[in-house]
Amino acid sequence: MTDTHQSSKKSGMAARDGALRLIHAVLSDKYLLDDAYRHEITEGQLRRLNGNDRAFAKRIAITVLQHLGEIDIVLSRFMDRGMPNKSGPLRNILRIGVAELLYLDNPAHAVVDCAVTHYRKWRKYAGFKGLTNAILRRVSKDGAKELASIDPAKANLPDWLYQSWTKTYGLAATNAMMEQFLKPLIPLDLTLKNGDDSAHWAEKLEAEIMPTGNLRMATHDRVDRLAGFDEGAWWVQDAAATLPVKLLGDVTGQDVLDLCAAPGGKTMQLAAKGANVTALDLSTKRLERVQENLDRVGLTATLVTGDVLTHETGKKWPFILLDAPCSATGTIRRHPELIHQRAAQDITHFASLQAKMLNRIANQVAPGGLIVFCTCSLQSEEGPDLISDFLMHNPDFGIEPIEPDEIAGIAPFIQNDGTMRTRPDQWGEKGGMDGFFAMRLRKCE
Ligand SMILES: C[S@@+](CC[C@H](N)C(=O)[O-])C[C@H]1O[C@@H](n2cnc3c(N)ncnc32)[C@H](O)[C@@H]1O
Repeated sequence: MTDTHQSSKKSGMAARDGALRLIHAVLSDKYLLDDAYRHEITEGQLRRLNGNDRAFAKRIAITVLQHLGEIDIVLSRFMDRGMPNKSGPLRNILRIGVAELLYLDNPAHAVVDCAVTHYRKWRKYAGFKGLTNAILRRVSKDGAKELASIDPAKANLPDWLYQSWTKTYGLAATNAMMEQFLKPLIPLDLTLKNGDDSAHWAEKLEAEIMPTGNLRMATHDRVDRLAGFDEGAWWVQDAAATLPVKLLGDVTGQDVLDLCAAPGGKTMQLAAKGANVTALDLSTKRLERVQENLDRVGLTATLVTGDVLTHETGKKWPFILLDAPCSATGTIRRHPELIHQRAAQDITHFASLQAKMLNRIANQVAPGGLIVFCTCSLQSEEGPDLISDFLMHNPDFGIEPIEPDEIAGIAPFIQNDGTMRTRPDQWGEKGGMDGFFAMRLRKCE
């Protein structure tokens, strides 16, 4: 064997080892994948690897998380006696093997070889080498046939989520959303600080100008290496996430209270429109991110650490934006781990918190003022289901319906009740978008 071959085998193994650690951190320790990855490249195994090998490790982890339900069904079909008890890393080693064989098309000999090599580190479980080898060889031979008989949406979603979405959006939309969740590449959306510059930056970044005015890059280099990053010409923000701020209308020179503001995407949008923004968040640490983001793009806002449920601002506001904490099921396309970390009870918890927040801020709005409420959730409990209760408790408010021609690109997302709903399968051929709910509530004069 040549030196190059040896070192590429070594780095391939280190990448797979990194993937194993990422998957464990997400599935067992409930870390977000991005946080686990950041930890791995600063302090963990991936620190010593080059960019390509790190990317390979992350790709394996993402593929396992996206296809976990399908992978586990395939494995169950080749493991007549099920997963052995007390088998340590076996399950995740096999999951990585199946992901590589069935979705990443990596050569079977390398996949099986690396899978059994894991046990050099996990000596206690070395007895599972033979089983690992046998199962993966069978998957490499017949796995694709098994996979063809599996319904991706049903397999990859927990039953409560599958039932919830098929009931709310129907079977076709649920399947179409899953199709987006399984895409290997997610486009990068950028919001320009100065919207008039879109043609210039679109050309420079080889990006597309979307109907909502933001830029979309189908593929991209590291974000901090892209043109315009250092000069603060734009920030990363999903196209759907840009719409709620626009619902406030013209806020130039107006006082806007931006609640639950970190990491600050919407704060930057408001400040760029010339509003006097007060941005409040529970987390001081997350507000530091808001400040860093504002500094980079050369914008300002007043930052306040506080709890929406108790904080007194001491004045009535003409404009309030509440981007409430939520289950974030609308962002699964970018965070596949959420499928495995969320439970039905979380929805009840977030919906009740959102209702409390909405009721609490109602008396902080000036007569004739506006609240825009939004969540990046696909669950109706965290969106339209909140309306009737709020209006019953706050009869001085009404929904101000969104009009199709008031904001570029918003027409397809307007619902019959005048609220906004985006879904991950919309703009599907261009890479989809986050699922967002937003509504505009006007207080009587
Ligand atoms: C969906 S994120 C907000 C995203 C942000 N608006 C943006 O556009 O970048 C939700 C935020 O709510 C904050 N949060 C959660 N509970 C809160 C509370 N009780 N009071 C204030 N902020 C809260 C979290 O710290 C988190 O930063």
